Amino acid sequence: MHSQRCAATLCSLHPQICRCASTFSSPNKALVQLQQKLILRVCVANVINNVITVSLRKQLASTETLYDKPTESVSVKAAAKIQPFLDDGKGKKIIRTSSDKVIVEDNGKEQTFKLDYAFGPHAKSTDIYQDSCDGLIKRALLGYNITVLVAGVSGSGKTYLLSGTEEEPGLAPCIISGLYNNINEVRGKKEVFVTSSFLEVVDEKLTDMLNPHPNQMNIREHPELGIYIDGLSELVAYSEADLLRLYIQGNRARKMGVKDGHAHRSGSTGIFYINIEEKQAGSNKVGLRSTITIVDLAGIDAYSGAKNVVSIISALKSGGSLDYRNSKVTRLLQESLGGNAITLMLLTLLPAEKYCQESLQSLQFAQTACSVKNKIKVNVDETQGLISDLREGIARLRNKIAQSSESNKEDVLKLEELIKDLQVAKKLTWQEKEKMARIYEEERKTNLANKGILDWVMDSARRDNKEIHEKIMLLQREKDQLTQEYKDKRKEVDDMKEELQNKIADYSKLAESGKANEKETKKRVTAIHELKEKLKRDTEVLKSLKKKLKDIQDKLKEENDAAQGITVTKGNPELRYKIEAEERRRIEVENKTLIAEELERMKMEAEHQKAEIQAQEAAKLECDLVDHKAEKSVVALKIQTLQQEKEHLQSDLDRTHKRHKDELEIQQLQHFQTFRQYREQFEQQKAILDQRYRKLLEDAVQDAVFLSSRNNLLMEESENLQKEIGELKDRLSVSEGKAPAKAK
Ligand SMILES: Nc1ncnc2c1ncn2[C@@H]1O[C@H](COP(=O)(O)OP(=O)(O)OP(=O)(O)O)[C@@H](O)[C@H]1O
Repeated sequence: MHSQRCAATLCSLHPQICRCASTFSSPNKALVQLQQKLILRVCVANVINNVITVSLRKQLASTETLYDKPTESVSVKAAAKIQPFLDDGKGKKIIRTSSDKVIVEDNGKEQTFKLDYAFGPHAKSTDIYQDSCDGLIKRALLGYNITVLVAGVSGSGKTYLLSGTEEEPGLAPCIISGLYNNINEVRGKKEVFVTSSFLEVVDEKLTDMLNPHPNQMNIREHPELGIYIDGLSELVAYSEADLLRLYIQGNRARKMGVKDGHAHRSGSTGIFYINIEEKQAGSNKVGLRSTITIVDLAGIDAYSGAKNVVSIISALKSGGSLDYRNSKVTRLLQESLGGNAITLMLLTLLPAEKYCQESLQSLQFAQTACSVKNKIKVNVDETQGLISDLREGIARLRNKIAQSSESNKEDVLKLEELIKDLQVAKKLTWQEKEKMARIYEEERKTNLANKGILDWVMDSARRDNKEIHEKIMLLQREKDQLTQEYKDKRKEVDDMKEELQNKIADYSKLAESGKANEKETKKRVTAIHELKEKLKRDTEVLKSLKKKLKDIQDKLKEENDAAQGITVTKGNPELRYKIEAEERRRIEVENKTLIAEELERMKMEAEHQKAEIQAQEAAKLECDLVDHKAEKSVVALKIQTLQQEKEHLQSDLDRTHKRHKDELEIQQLQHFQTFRQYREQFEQQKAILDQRYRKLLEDAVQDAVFLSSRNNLLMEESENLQKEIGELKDRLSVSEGKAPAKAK
């Protein structure tokens, strides 16, 4: 049916071929084969090489009359992984799981979401893989496309869930390992060929994470093969270790932000493709092909592309209009959402209360996704069969031409076309893909080295100071980014200065010509002022960028010093010597680069400052001139008004001054009189007091004299009394019969 549809489409373009094909009355194998060849020829003749390859695959896949399996409708599966709760004291844990349910406690009310799987905070990647992915990976080897789409808000741990850590690898390494376990089971019976690509989408731009080339990549679509990316490198993985290495390296490149020097951001979607082709061992005919697509979706809160994914899912549920072309991400996920893929959506959830609303929205999104139906089918790969047919056809034609005595132009042309077809078809062979992959491998080294991240991505840098090395790389990226921003801004400022000078020069000319009217003058002066203000602001931005750049250079230097410190203290003497020598060489190269950079920077700085001074002086003078001319009349009028005001104020001031002076004199007179009165009163009081004092003194002297004589009298009296007491005691002793001497 597919082949008939394709043939019909092509017939409208190529009636000759159509006529030819229609001579066969019933669809038998011969017809199918002929149609294959005719269709292939049309493709080769009509589309550019790259597209031909894919178109050809489509045509090949479309001839499924003999091998086709019916399409099957399957629902998208949804799972949730609750992240570990980090108790920051700001809120409690509100999400828990119960078998395949996620329960959210929202303001004391519980809301339950039933999904296909629910994993708690302690679930290991291996368990998640076993429960939700292993079955899917098995089906990938049966020719079904599989998508594992990790979604959630920014920072909810999507990348962590997929990548994990060195000690505990994430879900993607588990998928890779699971895939190879399954491949190993069929080894001997089947031959399997695995290739891989890694794509990043940021701000609607695509970047090849395995081979960050600068060439444009385009998303294309074929009615049979679906969506493919023209220009994306496909590298061959010969083993589990190879595939894992490609995943890790792509992730490293993504972390480093190969696109534009920005380190990994929330708006980034990473897509890791694993393409599998397999055939019966020894068979050169039909095989199966499938793709496992692992998506680390941008935060569904942060990025319009991811928001568009939400809209597509809602539209798929409600039957609304589907516009996958709204964004690159939705376009790339077209097969996974509503197309030919078995899809598992894995939601990452932060269990803390503060993310309650985001969690509820994400869970509603996942439940909506569960109702999306995909139409899956076994994907057949017939490249080898077609190549044999083409070879047979070529051999037959060659024989015919060789045996024929006259030259048959038509046969020669046919032969040429078949040879071209064969060349195109061969590009789809494993050998040809391996050849291309070797070219990509070489290219990628150059491209990664050009980005300055070859050692880091390939992990060929020394491992002893890996952490510092990673920091240095990130700082270097940031520095490059800032340098670019600084250069761009400086160019903007320079252009602005030039524009300002031109504007001033134009205005001066106009003013000198005397043709400028008031309206025109005002308009131009306003424009000049606005530009001047903008220039001022941008110059400030430029300064702050310069400061940031300086800070980052300092940090970089610190980290470089730290890295050197670590290097020289570790290892045995011989190794240390080697490391030191290597380090010295590296430092020499770096120093050379630094000096060159610094020289260039200083040169640019000097030129910039020179231009700035010149521009400032010229601009200042000319602006002043414009200002003066434009404001002259206003200022003259203002001066006149001010003069009048000054005169009024002066006379007011004189009057006020005179009044104050008079008032002051009166007040002084009044104060003087008051003072005289006080003084007279004081004199009187003083005389009274003197008199009273003298009288008191006289009384005191008299009292003293009297008391003194009185004292003398009392003393005499006391002596007499003592004598009398003595005599009385003597007499008392005598009368008691005691000797007066004894009594004494
Ligand atoms: N289960 C976990 N255990 C420990 N740390 C984790 C876990 N999940 C995430 N993290 C850490 O949380 C941070 C954010 O994780 P990650 O970058 O994976 O989030 P993301 O959802 O991919 O973010 P973005 O939307 O910005 O890409 C990282 O520092 C990561 O190491």
